[in-house]
Amino acid sequence: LSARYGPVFTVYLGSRPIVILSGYEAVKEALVDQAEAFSGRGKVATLEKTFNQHGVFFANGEQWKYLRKFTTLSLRNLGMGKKEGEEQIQEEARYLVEALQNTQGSLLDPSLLLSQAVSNVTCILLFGSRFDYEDEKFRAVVLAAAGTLKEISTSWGQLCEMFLGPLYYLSDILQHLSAPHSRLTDHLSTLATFVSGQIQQHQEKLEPQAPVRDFVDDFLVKMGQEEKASGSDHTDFLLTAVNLLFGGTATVGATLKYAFLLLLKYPEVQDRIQEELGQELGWERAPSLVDRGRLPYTDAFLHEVQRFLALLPMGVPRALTKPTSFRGYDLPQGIEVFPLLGSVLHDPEFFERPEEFDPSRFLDADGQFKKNEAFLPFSLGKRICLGEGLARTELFLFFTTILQNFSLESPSPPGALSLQPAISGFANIPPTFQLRFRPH
Ligand code: HEM
Repeated sequence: LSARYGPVFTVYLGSRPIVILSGYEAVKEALVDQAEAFSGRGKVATLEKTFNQHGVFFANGEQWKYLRKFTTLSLRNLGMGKKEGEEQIQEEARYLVEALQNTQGSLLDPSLLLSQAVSNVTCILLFGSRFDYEDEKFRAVVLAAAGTLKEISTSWGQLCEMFLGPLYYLSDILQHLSAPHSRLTDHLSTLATFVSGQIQQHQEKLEPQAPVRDFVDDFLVKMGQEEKASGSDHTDFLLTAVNLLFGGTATVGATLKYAFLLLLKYPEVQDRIQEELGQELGWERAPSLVDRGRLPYTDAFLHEVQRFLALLPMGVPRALTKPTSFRGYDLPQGIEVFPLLGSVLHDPEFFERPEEFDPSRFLDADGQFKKNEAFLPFSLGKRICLGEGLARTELFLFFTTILQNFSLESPSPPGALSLQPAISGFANIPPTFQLRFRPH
């Protein structure tokens, strides 16, 4: 479409007019140069409609500003982006290694374990505790997060997004007949029930004078103090916590899984990463963030995984906060904007032969890591992913710790492995595959 209509064009998404931004230049110009105007959140209608009976799923305006500031500060105070946060991830990586050792080289689909490890990092921040991988309730929550991402990415989910109007509301009537709709409802209520339960348990044990242990404690204490001033209420916080749990589970889990698939597809890449890890770290000392600079190929590989996968190819929709003039268009307040992150991550002006998987595009002539400004899997501007730092730390530490402990083996030859997403819509969902984790 963008080849035909250029980097900015408007179309009807079912019944809604929307603006499409394609390629790095247009996305940057909107989200950075006109950051304030493009800082509203558009609808992820399937999520909103199914989950949130109270208002908006992602907040907007003053309410969003307050929640974003509160969340960022609270998570930072709890160790996100600091040494203690890093140590928590290292500890979780040890649990993951132990669980993989227990598989004794048998074939498995790694999706659940990887997402559980990633989710535990968020659970420690939100609820102050991790959960055992065997815990049935925790398994159900992690499967629900992955299931949500999957259901909103199916053709059915996309269709509902497009016809958020009469047709979509008709789905209320059809809901009992619609398996995908009830699956999505089930997943989201599993997430919300779990978070509500945690909030209730925290409420029962809350000691307002004691040091804050986690995000839920923090908001329960502040809620009493600031609720009236901010206009925020319990519902906002419930949604924020569910949002963080969902955002912090399915995304990093899917990216790690795809990284492993790429290693099976390209065994020579796995050899090179193992060699770099062996030389720079050895096999005993656990990796930490300061090692990233000494592991340029591994770093380049992880960037290329995120670029190649383009986990959220259409971005998460924005909405204009005021009437705006942009590249010759007079756009009304509230109109939705889709920054096509897939088109940025595959922009041929910034990535040569973008459809090829090639970690070396992130290396300079001396083999050192080379940045690329169009590497934007987390988007840009005021609404940039709140979990970017956490996600990148998790990807690096989980990935290197696993590779330090295991070689990955596929039961099928590399040629037989497909890299095509199983579902491609709101998210690119990696295909299912099996592998063995062989201890070194
Ligand atoms: C590979 C992992 C991840 C990717 C690719 C990703 C990507 C994104 C993208 C593209 C957005 C939309 C930004 C925009 O509107 O321009 C977003 C928003 C968001 N992400 Fe992430 N994300 C990841 C991991 C995480 C994690 C680990 C967390 C939290 C623990 C998180 C929390 C959020 C939140 C709260 C928002 C909404 C921000 C706002 O509206 O102010 N994400 N993410």
